[in-house]
Amino acid sequence: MTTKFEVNELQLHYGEFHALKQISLSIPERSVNALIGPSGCGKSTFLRTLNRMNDMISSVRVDGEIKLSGTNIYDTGMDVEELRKRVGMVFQQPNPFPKSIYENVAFGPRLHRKPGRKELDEIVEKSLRGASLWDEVKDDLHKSALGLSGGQQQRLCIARALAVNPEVLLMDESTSALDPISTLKIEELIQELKKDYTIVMVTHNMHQAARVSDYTTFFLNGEVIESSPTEKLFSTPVDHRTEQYITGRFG
Ligand SMILES: Nc1ncnc2c1ncn2[C@@H]1O[C@H](COP(=O)(O)OP(=O)(O)OP(=O)(O)O)[C@@H](O)[C@H]1O
Repeated sequence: MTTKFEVNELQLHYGEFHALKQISLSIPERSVNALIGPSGCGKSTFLRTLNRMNDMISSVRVDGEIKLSGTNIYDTGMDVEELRKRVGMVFQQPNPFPKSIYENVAFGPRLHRKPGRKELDEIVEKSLRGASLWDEVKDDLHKSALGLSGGQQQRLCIARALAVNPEVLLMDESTSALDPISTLKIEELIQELKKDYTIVMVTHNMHQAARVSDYTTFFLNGEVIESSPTEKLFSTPVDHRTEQYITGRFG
């Protein structure tokens, strides 16, 4: 089993507020990793440290290290734009650009390496297929993305992330704004995607974590309380706080 991310003694402060405390965690390649815990415990903050999205917040200070395939992404020489290409992100609300379906997917590859038309067509098709959306939109590629349903828009956002050939996909409650059928489609898609990508997802839904993830990490007050194979964490948690949380006694 190859490690994708190795997190060592990570700390994050928002000004004086200590949001992540001494996080050490290993995330295996080509696996689905769920981050669970009550509201405000630091799940999204942690997720955003994995592609340095928190850099955009001026009060943030990060200490410790996060190695991506062996390289510390917080080293001063790190090319953050390249990092965000390798570690893509899908948000809670589908956020396609107000452009055509084709243009949404073509946007990243055009920005990064300006492929020719034929290659771009191939990238768009491959990415839409990768996001299980091709069959539904192949005849409407030049129609507005905003005409798609919420679930289709979210799969389009996944296709847009895949188009720049990432290694990791970060998903921040990416199904919480969707209906149950669209959610199920994305959960099935995640099972396909993990054959090629490492997935780290924040979810409020413990059933979803249990259904789709290989590993689950439980956060509480900015700390990792427990991180284990999902089946183990839900059947025989080691820490009593994990047990209390997964049995619904708080949060
Ligand atoms: N930009 C910010 N500036 C200051 N504090 C912040 C900022 N973003 C988050 N926080 C604080 O950091 C803590 C962790 O927030 P975070 O959003 O990571 O938690 P979460 O577990 O993802 O919560 P939720 O499940 O509600 O989304 C919270 O106390 C939050 O108020």
